[in-house]
Amino acid sequence: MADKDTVGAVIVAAGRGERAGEPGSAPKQYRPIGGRQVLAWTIDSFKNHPDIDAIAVVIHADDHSLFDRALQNCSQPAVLTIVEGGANRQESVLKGLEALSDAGLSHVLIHDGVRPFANGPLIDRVIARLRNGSMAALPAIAVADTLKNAFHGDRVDGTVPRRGLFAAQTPQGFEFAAIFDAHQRASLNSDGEFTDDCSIAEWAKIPVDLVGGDPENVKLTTAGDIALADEKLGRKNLTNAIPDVRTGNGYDVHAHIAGNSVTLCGLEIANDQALSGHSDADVALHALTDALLATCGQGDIGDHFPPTDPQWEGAASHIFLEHAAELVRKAGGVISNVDITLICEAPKIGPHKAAMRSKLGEILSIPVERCSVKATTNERIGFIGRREGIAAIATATVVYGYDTDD
Ligand SMILES: Nc1ccn([C@@H]2O[C@H](COP(=O)(O)OP(=O)(O)OP(=O)(O)O)[C@@H](O)[C@H]2O)c(=O)n1
Ligand SMILES: C[C@](O)(CO)[C@H](O)COP(=O)(O)O
Repeated sequence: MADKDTVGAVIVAAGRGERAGEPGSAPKQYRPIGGRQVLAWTIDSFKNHPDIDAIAVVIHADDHSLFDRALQNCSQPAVLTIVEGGANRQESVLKGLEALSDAGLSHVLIHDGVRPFANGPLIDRVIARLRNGSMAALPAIAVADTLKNAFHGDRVDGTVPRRGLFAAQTPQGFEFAAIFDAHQRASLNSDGEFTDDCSIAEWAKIPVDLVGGDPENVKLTTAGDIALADEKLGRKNLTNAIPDVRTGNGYDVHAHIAGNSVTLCGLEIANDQALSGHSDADVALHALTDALLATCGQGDIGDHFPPTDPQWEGAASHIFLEHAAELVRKAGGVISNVDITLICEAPKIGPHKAAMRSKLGEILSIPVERCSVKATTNERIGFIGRREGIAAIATATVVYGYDTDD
């Protein structure tokens, strides 16, 4: 039995983002905008809303570690139900509704994980409409452009009268029992896929009422949309008139020992020697962790993860870098770029540079073009030249003065 007036949310984020696809990049809901993943912004909009009692996030089976990382960038811990999605949006929504079906909800909002700008007033309008008796509430914007048909390449076939046309947004709000039943029945109906939940409501003869959408509440569909969103968040959150740009540097060195691989920039690389030292001895990530900590006066890696503490023995060094990035974010910083120089006679770094840059982007949640990895030998001079160890120098530039939710 549904409790009177309890509202849940289903956030669907199980798509592959093919239209935004860039080689080697994460699906669009995990790409960084304004210093954290698209999905972290979206989840926060609902998590921070006082009227939302339960949230199910629908993710792709391959995305658990990307999701866990996005969750670390949400402003507060929250109880979320996580469920794996289906082959299309409609199937993913049904899985989200199933996951909330025992939560005793009277209403549910269904939202795209790739609409990170759904703000409190928009969510309020949808909930208010439901509380006023609507079975389904659709935020939408009247179409402003003149619309054309072109069914055969670039030749225009005609003009579509735009009177009465609206562009549908999410979150779309529903009586829980009504939309759950409609979705279950629609999943058995083989007449093609519905691209939004109000279409399913219409199909099930549930009356749908319009509420005002928000022009800012765009769906991120292409790589260009993601770049614009990143720029917009950057501008909006910068509170200081004079940019507070800080640079930090870091240096680390580890000695060689017998072995057959080294870990550098988070990648295990075959080599005729291994490295000894703190954690997995990833000199590159250690130097970069120090560089980031330096930008917010947070000491160095040893202050946060003492080498004497046995729990860090053999640990993967991305943990340290993620922690430093989180401290930067909490201090109101947005990482502008990072740069690492590896100094070693072997292994050859060139073939691994692209993968190393991608790995840094993934760990720090910043675009790959803001991550640089270079390498040099030591011309066979000194301890590095004699292949007694590998060193790394890192620089990080961070812009401070951004709003922080923490
Ligand atoms: N099988 C799917 C497909 C889509 N979605 C979600 O539905 C929302 C809107 O879909 P869309 O923008 O079309 O996302 P993608 O399907 O990822 O994009 P594309 O069609 O370009 O692959 C997104 O938050 C997406 O993650 C989902 O949960 N499960
Ligand atoms: C649900 C939706 O966001 C409403 O505008 C939209 O229909 C989903 O977009 P898709 O690209 O067709 O999946």
